[in-house]
Amino acid sequence: MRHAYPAEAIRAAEAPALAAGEPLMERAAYAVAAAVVAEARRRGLALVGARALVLAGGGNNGGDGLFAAAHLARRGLVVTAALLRERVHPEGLAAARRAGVRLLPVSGDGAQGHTGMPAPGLAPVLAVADDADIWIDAIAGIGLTGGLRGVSGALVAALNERRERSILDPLVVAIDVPSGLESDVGAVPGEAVRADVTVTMIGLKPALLLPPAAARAGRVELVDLGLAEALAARPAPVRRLLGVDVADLWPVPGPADHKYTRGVVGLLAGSDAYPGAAVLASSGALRTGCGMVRYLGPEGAARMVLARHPEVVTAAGRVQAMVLGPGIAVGAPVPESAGRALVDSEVALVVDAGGLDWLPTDPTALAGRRVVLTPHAGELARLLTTRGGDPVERSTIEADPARWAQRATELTGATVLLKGAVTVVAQPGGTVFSQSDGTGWLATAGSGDVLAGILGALLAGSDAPAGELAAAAALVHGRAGVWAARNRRGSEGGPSPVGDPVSATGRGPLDDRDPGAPITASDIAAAVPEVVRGILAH
Ligand SMILES: NC(=O)C1=CN([C@@H]2O[C@H](COP(=O)(O)OP(=O)(O)OC[C@H]3O[C@@H](n4cnc5c(N)ncnc54)[C@H](O)[C@@H]3O)[C@@H](O)[C@H]2O)[C@@H](O)CC1
Ligand SMILES: [K+]
Repeated sequence: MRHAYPAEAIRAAEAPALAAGEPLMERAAYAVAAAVVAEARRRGLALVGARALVLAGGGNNGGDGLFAAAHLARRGLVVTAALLRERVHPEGLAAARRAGVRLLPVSGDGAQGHTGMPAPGLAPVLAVADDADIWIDAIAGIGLTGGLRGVSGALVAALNERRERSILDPLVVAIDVPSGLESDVGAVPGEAVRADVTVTMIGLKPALLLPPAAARAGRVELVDLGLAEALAARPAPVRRLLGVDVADLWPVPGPADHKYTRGVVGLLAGSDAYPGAAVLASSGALRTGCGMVRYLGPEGAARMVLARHPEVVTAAGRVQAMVLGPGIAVGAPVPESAGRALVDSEVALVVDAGGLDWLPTDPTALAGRRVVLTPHAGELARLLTTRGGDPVERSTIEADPARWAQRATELTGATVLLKGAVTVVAQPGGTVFSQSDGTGWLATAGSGDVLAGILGALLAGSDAPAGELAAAAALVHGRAGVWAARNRRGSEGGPSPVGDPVSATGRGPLDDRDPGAPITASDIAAAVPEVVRGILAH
């Protein structure tokens, strides 16, 4: 599991070490320099003579940058440090000076925030940036509050603009967090550095896991500075499950199990207008491995489900989990079986699409139950607007998904899995999970219906907390998409294994060399068993 800690916890963990005189900044700076060297080598950049620009702010983050500048200058790089404050870390500055780093004070003249035009005082530093192979961002770390102001904001805006126009392609390494992000949250308050690599100290920060901020960080390297134990004693409000965590909570059947102990999933999914959702949710649940799927929707859709999956049962009966709403239109009346499941505290629920309107208005009605809502941003906007009173736009949610998912848990009393390129799961009063396991190929009709089925099967088969199972479902769904996109070979028979052991586990992102192939929602469901095998075999 990855854990992310707020700035306050990081400061509390480092305080005793700093008081004891441990050289934390030296360790941090050494780790940054080592990461820069390693990444430069990976890119085939000759180190001696390579030009690096360090952007140094006035706090300790700037101190890390200046000490790192000194290390790199001693390794033969040509290093310039842009000093963005009149006063920067004094020892760091002295070390940089001793090592022959060129010091470039940056005037704040005319740089009052982002005006769309580089401020006049920025011309010298931009000229150095244009020539540099490497930019090291040490403007601010966990000390930043609000968007980047003044000369720093104007400089980052100008640098981003140059990169966007693709005139430049420097290696960008951020120290601790890309400057401009507030380390405790996923929202991006203004201009922020876009890093290729972020070297983060002591522990991960929420901004490095949460969308949209996390996309600015590139690859994240954690350097614990010897404080991992001190930090582990503190609560981590944002987490990410890894494959091993999913293996730990996966319901693997034992010799004493039978189909009822493995879990029965009821499906109220699909309608005459959207019958395919019934098939896809069934596929998701069956491929995840449950004891039985009971399909309880309309007859036409039931025939399609049976044609694809003869193992599905259409008779009513006991279920441990119920999936309500995929493929059901907004405003559809509450079917009787859904009404019963909504008041039966023994039944876990997955509530999606049209089913979201069936929830009780009193958030305490679901207290103590395992209930997961699975909206996308548009559905969440609608739910928040109807429940919360004030209109909430989809774009507002996309600017801070974790915050709005948490708001939805307060309004409904349920766990909320908000689907997106990064999926966030918020639980009433609890940890937020942020899962980034998928690929853009997953954004295809019916993909969410498969996810609802996967989650239904997990809730039926395991007693683990709903939030963890929701995060596990997102991980498996994401990896199944990756696996399918990687192994699709153009046959109509579904994904076929190609014997590559890494591919078979669905691990790792697709990349520029192998961006994968288009997939359908059926492909995602079909890939789930391979992904589960890969996860359990580790
Ligand atoms: N205390 C230590 O010895 C250690 C500190 N570390 C580093 O120190 C950082 C924390 O240091 P600080 O607490 O000094 O804070 P930071 O250096 O993160 O940020 C403070 C600086 O940012 C400026 N700033 C704040 N808000 C701003 C805004 N909205 N616009 C423009 N500038 C703004 C401040 O004026 C100040 O110069 C960590 O992120 C980490 O990089 C690590 O080296 C570990 C050891
Ligand atoms: K930084």
